[in-house]
Amino acid sequence: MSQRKESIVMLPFMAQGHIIPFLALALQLDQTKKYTITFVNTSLNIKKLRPSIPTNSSIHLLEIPLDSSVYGLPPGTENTDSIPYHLIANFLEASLSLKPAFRKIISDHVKEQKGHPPFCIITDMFFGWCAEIAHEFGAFHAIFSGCGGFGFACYYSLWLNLPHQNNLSDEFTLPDFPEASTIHVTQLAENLKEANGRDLFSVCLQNMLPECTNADGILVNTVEELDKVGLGYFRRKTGKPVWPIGPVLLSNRSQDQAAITPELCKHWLDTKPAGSVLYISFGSQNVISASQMMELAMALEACGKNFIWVVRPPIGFDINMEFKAKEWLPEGFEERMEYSKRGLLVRKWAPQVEILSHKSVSAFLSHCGWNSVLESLSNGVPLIGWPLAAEQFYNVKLLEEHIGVCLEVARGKSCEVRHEDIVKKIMLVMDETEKGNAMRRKAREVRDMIIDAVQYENDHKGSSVKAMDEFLDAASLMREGKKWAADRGV
Ligand SMILES: O=c1ccn([C@@H]2O[C@H](COP(=O)(O)OP(=O)(O)O[C@H]3O[C@H](CO)[C@@H](O)[C@H](O)[C@H]3O)[C@@H](O)[C@H]2O)c(=O)[nH]1
Repeated sequence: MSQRKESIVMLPFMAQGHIIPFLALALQLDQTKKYTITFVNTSLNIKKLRPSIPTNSSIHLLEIPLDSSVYGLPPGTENTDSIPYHLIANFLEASLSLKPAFRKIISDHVKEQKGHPPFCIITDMFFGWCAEIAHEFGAFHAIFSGCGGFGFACYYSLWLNLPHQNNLSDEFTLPDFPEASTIHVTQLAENLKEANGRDLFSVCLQNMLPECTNADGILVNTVEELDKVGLGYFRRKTGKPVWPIGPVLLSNRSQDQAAITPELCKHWLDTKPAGSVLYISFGSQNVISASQMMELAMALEACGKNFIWVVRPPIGFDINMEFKAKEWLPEGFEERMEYSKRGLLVRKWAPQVEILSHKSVSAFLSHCGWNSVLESLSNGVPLIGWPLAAEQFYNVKLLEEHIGVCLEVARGKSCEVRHEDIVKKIMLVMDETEKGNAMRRKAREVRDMIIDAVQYENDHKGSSVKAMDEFLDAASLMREGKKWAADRGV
């Protein structure tokens, strides 16, 4: 008789940058064939996710109701990708209202399973409140951070301590994370710069983030060897096991959003020499200002490099509206790039993973959202960093100061950029300069490190494979009423 499969319930925050790594983790766990997975989210997100679920998988998509209109959000807001940045705090607040519905989902699940709690409940770092529900029903609860350890540690510490508040200088250190060294005020996202502890962002995050410590453990989408300092912060801070299981990436993604097929992109890239193309994208929800966009376009034209650029309307316009190249780019830019076959403008969404894995790509100008960073480094592609929000500034700090695979080109959504400076940095990274060569070498080393971390061959288990085993062991032990004891100084 076949054994009953254990069940895992997952709940990511409603943002592409969070849903994507959760889905990747769900698919990875599903491959083991040991679990049935219930992936919970709001109706529109579930609808978008459906095509990404293989027909033979055990992943079950389950809707959770959310009425965001009572939180000052446009009706039907279910993902950060459809709202302007200043409304994200309202959306965070709205997400707290998921609590009773999530409790009911777990309660129904336990009833359906004849009293058996889920083997594990994995929720977002913004949903630490789920620990209470998990424990009420006797389930193991883990947080899964789609951010890297270092970036998340800086973000966590900054929001909890607001150290820039009482600091007259433009530079400061983090009281509980001195290893991060100096942070400059320009490395604060707009909402953090303005935070005073009473604004909605501070209130939500100061309430939500510390609840991560109630979880039984934290899974981080990173690699131990790459991110020891940040992981160390959470080990010290929470006293809980912290498991770096990354990179957890989606290799094949539904293309419903893409304006161009992977085949067409590949075909375009095939016509370019190896290591000659710059890929430019600012992730799923961030955009730059109109003047920054104009300077970037001028730089791309002036530097003479091949490029693929994912374009979206600049700040102040609806992110989902049509892209008006004639208004937002230099006159005739798109036509010239098309005619010379030098640049490909992709509207809204490109098949990023496929692009980054192509041998023609030499560098990635990115906002350095953590998924983009992992996707780039998994392919040995160095980065040109332009952090825009959240923990992206500290991802760049880690990549540039600690690892040596990134060069920062600009900082934030309102900084003044000059196309001449952008050109210089693009050339420095893409040309055969000492800096460029060193960055490429380092990026290849990191790629090998990542390959090793996820390797399971003969007697060798990479660090991420071991961390995943330890996490699943910890959940099993809780099932048996025992506690997992870390043997590596957690
Ligand atoms: O045209 C595009 C644009 C994006 N992507 C994918 O979308 C994801 C974007 O993720 P990420 O690079 O992490 O950027 P954000 O969407 O901005 O991510 C949010 O979530 C991340 C992980 O928590 C954080 O690091 C970021 O700061 C936060 O903005 C990646 O998998 C990309 O491959 C595409 O496939 N095509």
